[in-house]
Amino acid sequence: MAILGLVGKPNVGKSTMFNAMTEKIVDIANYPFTTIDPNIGTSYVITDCPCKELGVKCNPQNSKCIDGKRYIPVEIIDVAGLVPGAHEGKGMGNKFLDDLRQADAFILVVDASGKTDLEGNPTENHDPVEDVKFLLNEIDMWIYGILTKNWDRLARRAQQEKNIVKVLADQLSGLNITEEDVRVSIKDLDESPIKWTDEDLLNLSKKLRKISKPMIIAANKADHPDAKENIERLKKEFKDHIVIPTSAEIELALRRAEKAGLIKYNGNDFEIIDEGKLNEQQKNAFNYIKEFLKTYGGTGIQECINRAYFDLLNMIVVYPVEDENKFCDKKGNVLPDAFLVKKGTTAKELAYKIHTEIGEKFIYAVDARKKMRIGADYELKHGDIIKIVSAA
Ligand SMILES: Nc1nc2c(ncn2[C@@H]2O[C@H](COP(=O)(O)OP(=O)(O)OP(=O)(O)O)[C@@H](O)[C@H]2O)c(=O)[nH]1
Repeated sequence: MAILGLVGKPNVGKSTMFNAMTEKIVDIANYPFTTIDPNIGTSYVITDCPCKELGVKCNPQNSKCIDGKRYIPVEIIDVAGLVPGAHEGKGMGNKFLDDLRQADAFILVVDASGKTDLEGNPTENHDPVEDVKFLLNEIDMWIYGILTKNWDRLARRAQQEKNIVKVLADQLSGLNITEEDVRVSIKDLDESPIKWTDEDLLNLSKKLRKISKPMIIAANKADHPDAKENIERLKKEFKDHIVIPTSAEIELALRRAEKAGLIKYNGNDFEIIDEGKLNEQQKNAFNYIKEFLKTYGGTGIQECINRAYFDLLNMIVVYPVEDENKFCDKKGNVLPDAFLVKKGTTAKELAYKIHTEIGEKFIYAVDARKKMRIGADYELKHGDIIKIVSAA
């Protein structure tokens, strides 16, 4: 399962965002490095559950359905704070890079209020565009460092073995970089790696980062009055990235208020359950939050998760069933499982994901909505309900 990493310099609100996403309590304090160990937690990708459209009552097993929305669990990792020079081991550099290895996609959290400097200390008018540039550079330098270790020998070997892609992918395998990533990234370079210049290698590191470490930029603290201008600047500067204004603090407040039974929160807006139970301070806070939600259409937190899986990682949701008429498993659970899979996954590959033996003995599949037989190579579509017929 693809893991989502939260990265950024100290004090931008990663822990708050992590808590908002997972509702797990970790230290939240206004000083750098309250996050010492990476925190791994569970959050949810949310999508429309087919139960509504089909008019059935579902019994989810691997996920949850709330008011016709399917909540599919995903793993989130809160990566330790990052400071400039991390690739050289500064701050908690090596730990940061180790944690980074584990994630498949990233939410790069910046402080859009401009109130923290590059090291995470309080300041005024800091430009978050610099933070994004520095983080991307840290990752580029990290990849470059590993790529160019014993470079001369490596380049000669790649040339002799006439298998540049494999040799480079082996060198980079610890970074979750695949042969396909390497193949795409080197296609404009000279055939002999011994001719590659230092600049070529640096550009190659950048390309590899773009392909293998996709990122969304979360312009956090969007609720701050100084954030608006910085958000616009981030959007303008990083046109090829998804930039989402977020307020981790408001999301956390809303989720906690819902837990406490004060409000009903639907992800974009909320309703106060009993106005009479609120004190003046709470009423003011809710008014302030209402205004924010009106301006931005939401806190951006769920949008970050959903877009990371659907847009960055190109995933879709499919529902395997065993009875194509009742949309249920053997035990009668309707729409029991929701699987996040890569776009382009075939019916047979899905069978393998359910169980190796089911994949090996795959015969055909059925599109349960259309009651139509489909072959092994059928490419699954978002929302498909699929029965696998196998000799297993
Ligand atoms: N206004 C506003 N403040 C926020 C928001 N998110 C976090 N903060 C505040 O920013 C400060 C730092 O938040 P943390 O979540 O501890 O930051 P961090 O990035 O995890 O920091 P380290 O653990 O040091 O790496 C805290 O005072 C939070 O209350 C937000 O969306 N809006």
